[in-house]
Amino acid sequence: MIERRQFYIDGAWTDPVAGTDHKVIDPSTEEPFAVISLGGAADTDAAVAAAKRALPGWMHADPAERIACLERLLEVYKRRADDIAEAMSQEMGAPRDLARSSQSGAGAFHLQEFLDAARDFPFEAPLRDDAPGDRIIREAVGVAALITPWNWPMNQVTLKVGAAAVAGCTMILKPSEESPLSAMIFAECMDEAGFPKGVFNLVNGDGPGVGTQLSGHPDVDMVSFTGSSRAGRLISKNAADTLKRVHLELGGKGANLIFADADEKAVKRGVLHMMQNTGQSCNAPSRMLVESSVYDRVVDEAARVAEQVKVGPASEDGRHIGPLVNETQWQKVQDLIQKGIDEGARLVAGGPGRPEGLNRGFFARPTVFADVTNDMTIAREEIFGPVLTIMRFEDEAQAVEIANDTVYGLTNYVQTQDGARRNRLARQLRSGMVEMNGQDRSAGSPFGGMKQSGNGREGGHFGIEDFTEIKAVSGWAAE
Ligand SMILES: NC(=O)c1ccc[n+]([C@@H]2O[C@H](COP(=O)([O-])OP(=O)(O)OC[C@H]3O[C@@H](n4cnc5c(N)ncnc54)[C@H](O)[C@@H]3O)[C@@H](O)[C@H]2O)c1
Repeated sequence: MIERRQFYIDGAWTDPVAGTDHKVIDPSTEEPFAVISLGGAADTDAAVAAAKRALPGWMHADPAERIACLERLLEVYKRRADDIAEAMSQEMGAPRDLARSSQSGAGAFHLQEFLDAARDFPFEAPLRDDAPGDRIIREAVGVAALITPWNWPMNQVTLKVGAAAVAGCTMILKPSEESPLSAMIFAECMDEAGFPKGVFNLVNGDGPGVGTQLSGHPDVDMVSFTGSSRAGRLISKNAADTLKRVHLELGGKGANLIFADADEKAVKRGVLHMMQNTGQSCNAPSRMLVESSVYDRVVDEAARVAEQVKVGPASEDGRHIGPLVNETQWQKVQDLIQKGIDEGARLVAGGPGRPEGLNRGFFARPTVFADVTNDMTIAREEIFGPVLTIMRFEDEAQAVEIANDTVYGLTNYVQTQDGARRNRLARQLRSGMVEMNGQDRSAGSPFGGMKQSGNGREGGHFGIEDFTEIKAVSGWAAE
């Protein structure tokens, strides 16, 4: 059993003051494999106080100094990437290959993105060439609480820590209690990279404890949160008394519009994207909307592809999908699959229960429902499991109407060879991101949502900007 009860506060690993033990469970085996401590108010206060003390020095440091720390962090992170991948694989169930490639790779990718953006970030610039006395200063928001989920642990941690550090914020990271071990290795990387003490602090805890203490804390200037819309609402309410800035990255229910002229790989790509990370991605293309003339063919193909998706333990090499993160999530996915059946959707692949041969571990069957209508529960709720819903549309206008008829607005997807139609749809779909024909967004492209998917943007220049305040100055003297 791994024992890691300490927190990282003020540049040192520190025993909890008010901690309670929490077992971390391997979702592939259902066995506990580590014990951490969930902190209490005294631990939160100590971390916030350290961040507050470190703030003046860090926010007013030459940006080059902050960039140099981030460069060292990237070096150390790359060296420790395999340790981080192993930890993620065991704590949240990403199969080793996925953990080593996309999951831990995302961390290095984002840190590099911030380094690239930081080098020409306009920390100070004239308002206009003809107004040299007007200066715009982008300075750190202040002490930032960073609250992250378990589904892409390092992706989320680096998106927040990298941006906050470049902007000049000091911070308290509270990783998910489901995935604390990878975050603690990340804290070791921060330590080795030589950030000044107090700039980065880590306190483990749960939502009702450390999470709530941070969002209501008078000395925290900003909460940057990634997680469920449910917790996002609670955080916003709790933060209201201190009017701190609340930066939210929440859930999604992405539509993937498949037109009759979609490329031949579009359906397979859509199904596999949905199943990746066992469907536990906020930007999963979970509603496949299909043009009527190709509907039957697409349903057959989607079912065939889903049936070929292998499921197995995270500790095995290979391109299979792993378990769901925990029992609660497994039960929620089972309930929603049953609800899909009860509400009249047509099950064409998978279904309730565990895949054959896997009697232990939170494994679910890759599932596809056809003939779904947008009023069904499985079309409205974020399932966060390997469950694809397929719906039919008659024309472009109806496709847009169905896609936008959701409280979420994170990522939508479009598959068509018609460029003019793609551009029209990119304008009409109400989401923070629209990805078309399987083309990845490039480095530096902002990640974030609209509506109940949140209000923040992460990654590159836009991500740094979200951790800054804009200060307008007049009477600036020429230097
Ligand atoms: N938009 C994005 O960028 C993005 C990315 C990844 C995941 N997500 C979303 O995250 C969710 C899955 O993650 P999860 O189950 O860990 O979410 P969650 O909301 O249960 O927990 C996320 C984090 O918030 C903490 N938390 C929970 N309640 C809190 C409260 N009341 N106050 C303060 N902190 C609280 C948790 O301890 C954890 O650290 C999904 O809805 C998914 O769509 C969004």
